[in-house]
Amino acid sequence: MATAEGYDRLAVLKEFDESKTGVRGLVESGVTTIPPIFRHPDLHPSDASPDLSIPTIDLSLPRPLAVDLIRAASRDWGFFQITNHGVPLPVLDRTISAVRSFHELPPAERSKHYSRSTDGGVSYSSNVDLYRSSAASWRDTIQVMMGPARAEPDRIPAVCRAELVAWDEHVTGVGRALMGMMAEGLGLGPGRLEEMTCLEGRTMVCHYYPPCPEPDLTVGIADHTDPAVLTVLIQDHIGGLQVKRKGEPGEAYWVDVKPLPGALVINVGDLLQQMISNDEYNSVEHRVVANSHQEARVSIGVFFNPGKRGESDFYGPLQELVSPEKPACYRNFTISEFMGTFFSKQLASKSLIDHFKL
Ligand SMILES: O=C(O)CCC(=O)C(=O)O
Ligand SMILES: [Fe+2]
Repeated sequence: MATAEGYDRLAVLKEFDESKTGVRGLVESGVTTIPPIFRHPDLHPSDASPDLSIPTIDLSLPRPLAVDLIRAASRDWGFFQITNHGVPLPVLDRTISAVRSFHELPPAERSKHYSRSTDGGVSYSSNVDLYRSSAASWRDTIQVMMGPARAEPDRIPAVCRAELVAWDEHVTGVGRALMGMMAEGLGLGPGRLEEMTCLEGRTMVCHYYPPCPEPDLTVGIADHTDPAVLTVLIQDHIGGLQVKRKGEPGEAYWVDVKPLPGALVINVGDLLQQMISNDEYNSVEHRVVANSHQEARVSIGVFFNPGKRGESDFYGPLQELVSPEKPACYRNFTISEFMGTFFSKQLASKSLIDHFKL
């Protein structure tokens, strides 16, 4: 059935999905233009402000100072990079290389893993919202659940298995340290978020952004906020991640997250803004521009979420942060309601936070 675009979009999406080799497969087949399903009709130029950077925070600073800087960055930017976090550079490099090796397996090997189903905790596909979004993005992803139920290690492709399992250990340590400092920044005890099980739910998204022949016509990942408490991300040296910065009322511009060897990128997710901080911290929109380099870009994000997800486990602004002067900005909700709302929308939708706003 032809649609307004003049072709049967659903059939083309299916054909692409059923190739089971992702965007990387298109590039391997030698495309010199992007297929129409990837065209973002109202894409604005991706010029970022070259003089601006998100804050970089040295975790070896005295703790009260680091906590102050983290609080300010979490309020003001929603994004920052951290250095001296204790994870050695070779560990980051090994993890990135392993993910690159997976995505660069020969098509016949890679396609054996291709599936949108998250049963078993591992899924490899292109565009989590392929069938929900109005335009696809130039990116493939292998996603691994690390908690509360962890994927069976056998299900993780052998080329990156050991590295991803090792990264989960390291990133959990980093997440614990950060959540401690972010809680302190809100005037809470350092264990408050961990007690709420916020370290237990961990989803690892291992992205691959192949070189794009027409990078001005599409994106690597559309603008979105993360449906998480906190995200910890490693990126290689290519760059392309941008954060939205509000200027004068009604104005906004993009700021590049410049790759810093050894640094980790941290951002506040929707759940930290809503269910915990009552708008003290900000979950900020970000995107990745389509890759205009010759080399593919790799990034690995870990979303931390509450592990306790029962139908009677309600989340909403913490009582300690609600007062007559600062009433709750959000209603309470369960994690299944929250995730159900997320998975019913396209990634670029900005209405997840609004859905729970009072
Ligand atoms: O690849 C990146 O740098 C960012 C990915 C991202 O924003 C996400 O997975 O939510
Ligand atoms: Fe994100």
